Parts: sequence; structure tokens; C-alpha cells
Amino acid sequence: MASSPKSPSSDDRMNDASSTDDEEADARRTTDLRERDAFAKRLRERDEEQTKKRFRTEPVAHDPDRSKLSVQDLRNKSRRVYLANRKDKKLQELEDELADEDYLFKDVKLSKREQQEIQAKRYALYLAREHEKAEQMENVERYHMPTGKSEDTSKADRYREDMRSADNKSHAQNSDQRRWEDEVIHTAISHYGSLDKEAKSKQPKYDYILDEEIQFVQQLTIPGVNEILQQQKEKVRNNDQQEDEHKRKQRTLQETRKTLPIYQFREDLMKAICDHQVLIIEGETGSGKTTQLTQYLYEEGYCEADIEEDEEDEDDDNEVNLPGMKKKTKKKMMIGCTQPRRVAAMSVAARVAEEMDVKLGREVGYSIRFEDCSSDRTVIKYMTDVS
Ligand SMILES: Nc1ncnc2c1ncn2[C@@H]1O[C@H](COP(=O)(O)OP(=O)(O)OP(=O)(O)O)[C@@H](O)[C@H]1O
Repeated sequence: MASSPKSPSSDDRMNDASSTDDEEADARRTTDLRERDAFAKRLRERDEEQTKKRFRTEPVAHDPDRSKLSVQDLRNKSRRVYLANRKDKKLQELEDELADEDYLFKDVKLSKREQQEIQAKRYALYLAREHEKAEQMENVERYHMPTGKSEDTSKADRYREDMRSADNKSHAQNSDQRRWEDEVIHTAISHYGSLDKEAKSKQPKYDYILDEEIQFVQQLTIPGVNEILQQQKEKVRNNDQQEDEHKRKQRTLQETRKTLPIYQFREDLMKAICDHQVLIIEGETGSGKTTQLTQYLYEEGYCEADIEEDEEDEDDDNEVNLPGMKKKTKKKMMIGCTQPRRVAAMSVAARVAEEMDVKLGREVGYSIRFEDCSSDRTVIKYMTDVS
């Protein structure tokens, strides 16, 4: 016999209703919590996107080379990076400045100095850009000739080596190319032990001073008053010394002239020359015939002769010229001396110029084939027979 299902009592119905309500409330809470978390996550992500991160704390990979770097190396590297950035900044500034000047003073008439300044800036910018281009060409991957020096040989080389590995990845510290170079360099260097090795190692080691450093220091050093005075004194002293030296040399030359055999016959020779039209003088070689006789004649006044002129000089107002009276003027004459060889003519002329303390080619000169080293002032002239 089928029994009819038992209809739920009012209590049961109430219980059922309350459990359903609880479940719904739980589900709502869970959903709320999930939505809150999602919202908080979205907010965090958005904030992160909008925040500028100045410092990224990334884990530093262990680099064995890094630990070898000394503080000085690090300083150098940091300085290099700073200088590179600074250069870019300064160039940009210069470019902007020139653009501003172009824009502002395009139609204004600038003074010469201002124009020169702008031109100088433009030229500096041009040079800097060209330098940059050249640097880019340097970075092109290519074979670098090994220098044959180890890295700690010199500061300059170390710097170059460093730049090389930074420029070119294929030349990095552990690359094949680099290892091969190091190996070749190592085999090319001989190592010998020495007895005084210990003593040498105790000697103070000096660092290389680069030219740039010297210039840098010199530029910073402004000479003081005492230094300027010292420099001036030194200049005066040098001039005095030079003058003294010149005087001493002249004195020696004049004394040497007097020691020549011909010197003691000077008076007799001058008299004989005065009395005779043609004179043959015979003397030992080196006795002074060529160098001294010409000078004696000059010193006796044979280069200046009184010449009588018929024409009256109109320019000279002070002189009274009577009609028919002949006027006497001084005229420069030249003493000529022939030499068998061109070299002899040149050499003797140089010696006589030195003894007379004049410049070769002025008062004393020479004339040889294809070359005439004399002037209107020349009074003693040496020449070869054909010239
Ligand atoms: N070019 C010279 N540089 C230095 N000294 C020179 C030069 N020419 C001549 N003398 C010096 O001058 C001196 C006189 O030389 P000089 O030529 O006048 O002699 P010389 O009698 O003409 O000889 P020679 O008969 O060989 O021509 C020489 O002893 C020599 O010491």
C-alpha cells in the first residue's frame, strides 16, 4: 500500500529557509572578498605602473673580474662614464645655444667680436661632431694589433686595453681573440731572474705622468709676480750671455787674424800696393793672402773713391757750386777676389763675413756659376774665374 509522502512541517520549512539564507550569505561574502582582493591587486598594479623607479634592485651577477678592480680603477671608469655623459650634455647645450642665437639674432647686426664668438662656437661644435664620427668608426669591429705589453706595463696602455674590451665584444676578457693575443705576448716576453731583484723591488716605483696631466696642471698654474720677474730676469741674462758670447767670438777672431803670417807685412804690402799698378805676392798656403788682403784693402779705404762729376747736383742746396767747378762725390768700389773652385769661393766669403761681423751676401758676398750671393752693399766679392 503506497503511503502518501509526509508533508513538511512548518518547523522544517523554517529550518530549510534559514540554511539557504546562510549559504547565500557565505557565497556573497566569498564573492565580496574575492572582488576586494582583485580590486586591491588592480590598484597595486596601477600604482606600480605610474611610479617612476629610480633605483632598481636587481641582483648583481657575480663577476670575477669585478672583484679584481681596485678603487682607483672604479674611479677611473666612473669618471669616464661621467665625462662621456657630460660631453653629450655640453654638446647639446652648445647646439641649443647656437639655434637660439640663430633664431633671436637672425636679423640683428652683430659686432665683429660677437660674430667671431658665434663662428668659434660653430667650429667647436663641428669639430666635436667630427670627433664623434671618428669615434664611431673606431668602434667598428676589427682586428687590433697586439701591443706586446702586458696590461700593467703602462697606465696609458692599460687605458687603451680597457677601452678595447669595452668597445668590442669579440675582444672581451675571455674571448678567443684576447686569449690568443695574451698567449702570443706571453711567449714573446723573456723572463730572466736577476741578482739585484730584491734591491730593485725595494726601490720606489714611479708612475707615468701623462702629457694631459702635465698640461692640466700647467693650465691651472698662473704665474705669480715673482715668477714673471724671474722669467724677465732670465731673459735679460740670456740676452747678456748671448751678447757676451758674440763679443768673445769676435775678439778671438780678431786675435787669430793678428797671428797670421801676413799680418806683420801689412804696412809694407799696403805701401807696395799704393806704389805699383801690378803686384805679385807670394806666400805660404794659409798665410792669409785670400782672407786678409781683401780686408786690409777695405780697411785702408780702397772701396771708397772720390769721383769728380761735371754735372751740378741740383738737390744739394747747401753746397755752393761755381760754374765750371767739378764736384767730388764718394762712390762705393768693390774688391774682387777670384777662386779656383766654387766651394772655395763660398767658404772663404763665409769666413771673411764672419771676421768682419757682417751677414754673408751683404758687405761680403760671392758669385759663382748659377748663384750670386751679393747685393748693392757688397764691397768684397769672391768669385770663380768664369762667373
Ligand atoms: N772657411 C774657413 N773657415 C775657417 N777658417 C778659415 C777658412 N778659410 C780660411 N781660414 C783660416 O784663415 C787662414 C788664412 O787662410 P787663407 O785662405 O787666407 O790663406 P791663403 O794664404 O790664401 O792660402 P791659399 O794660398 O791656400 O789660398 C787659414 O790659415 C785658415 O786657418
